Amino acid sequence: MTARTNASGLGPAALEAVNLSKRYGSNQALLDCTLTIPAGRVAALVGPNGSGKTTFLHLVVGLLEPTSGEIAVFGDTVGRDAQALTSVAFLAQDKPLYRNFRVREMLRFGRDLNPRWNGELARQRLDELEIPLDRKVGRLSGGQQTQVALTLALAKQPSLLVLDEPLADLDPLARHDVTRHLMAAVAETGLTVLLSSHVVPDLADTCDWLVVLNRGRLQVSGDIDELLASHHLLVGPADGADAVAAEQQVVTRHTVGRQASLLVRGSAPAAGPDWTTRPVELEELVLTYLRDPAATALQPAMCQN
Ligand SMILES: Nc1ncnc2c1ncn2[C@@H]1O[C@H](COP(=O)(O)OP(=O)(O)OP(=O)(O)O)[C@@H](O)[C@H]1O
Repeated sequence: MTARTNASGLGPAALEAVNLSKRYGSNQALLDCTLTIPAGRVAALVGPNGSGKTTFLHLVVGLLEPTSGEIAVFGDTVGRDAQALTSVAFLAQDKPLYRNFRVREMLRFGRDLNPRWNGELARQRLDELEIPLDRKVGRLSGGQQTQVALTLALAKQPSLLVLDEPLADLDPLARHDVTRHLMAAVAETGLTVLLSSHVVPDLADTCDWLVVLNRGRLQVSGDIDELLASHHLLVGPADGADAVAAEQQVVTRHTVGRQASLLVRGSAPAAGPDWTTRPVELEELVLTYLRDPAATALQPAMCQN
């Protein structure tokens, strides 16, 4: 695969998928996904249950082979170039911890399996988190277990960290702690993160890139600030909606009673005195796209729908 450079032009993108598809028997889990995630980003992968998120992540980390298409990590094609996965760490949905092992034993295990292992970093991180090394993993809280699993992943010193729903099953405080520590690690190391999550409100402060999958198709892939700046919600009388829609690039349109809401693309469009225009929040943007699987924020060349 010819690697696209990232925005700075200094190196290959962290992740590049081209026409990536995966079928399980007759079940098309992922179809023709083409996207690029620049290096140094914290990318959120969101989508409803069964939309193909885990399938996509497993393709990224080489646990699955694509039915067609390719995926490259820092320019190396997964499944073809041996070095493609040497700089990738993966935290699976069911955190890969042994409940009967003590935390110290998990660290030893990590050290023995990983040539780039940084034991000092792991111990320091667990010390800051006040997680005792002699405690059995099964005796830790859910949030602490996530922190241990995240510490093991970070100690591998990856360039790309892939996390499948790291925030699932955590209470709001634990979610906040996990994302805060993840952000600190990103700031310190500049690594690229790709994480799937259903907890969209938490992602606004954490992530700067958004990927939306819906029914196995890519709907959105882009810089979150740019996506928010280029979408607006127009609210006004339903009987004037056709005329407004004819002038705008409408993503989705909903009518409740006499009121119409149009999600449009473009910078602060003027729709007339009866209409209000307002920016959208990340969660609203995501939910609007998810409600309408045919809508897409992709450029025509990237859109395979
Ligand atoms: N091993 C498998 N065999 C057959 N079908 C599968 C397999 N794994 C996943 N699927 C199907 O592929 C589709 C995508 O599943 P996937 O787990 O990737 O979705 P997801 O977005 O991660 O879902 P969730 O949010 O519920 O974790 C679903 O229809 C699922 O039933």
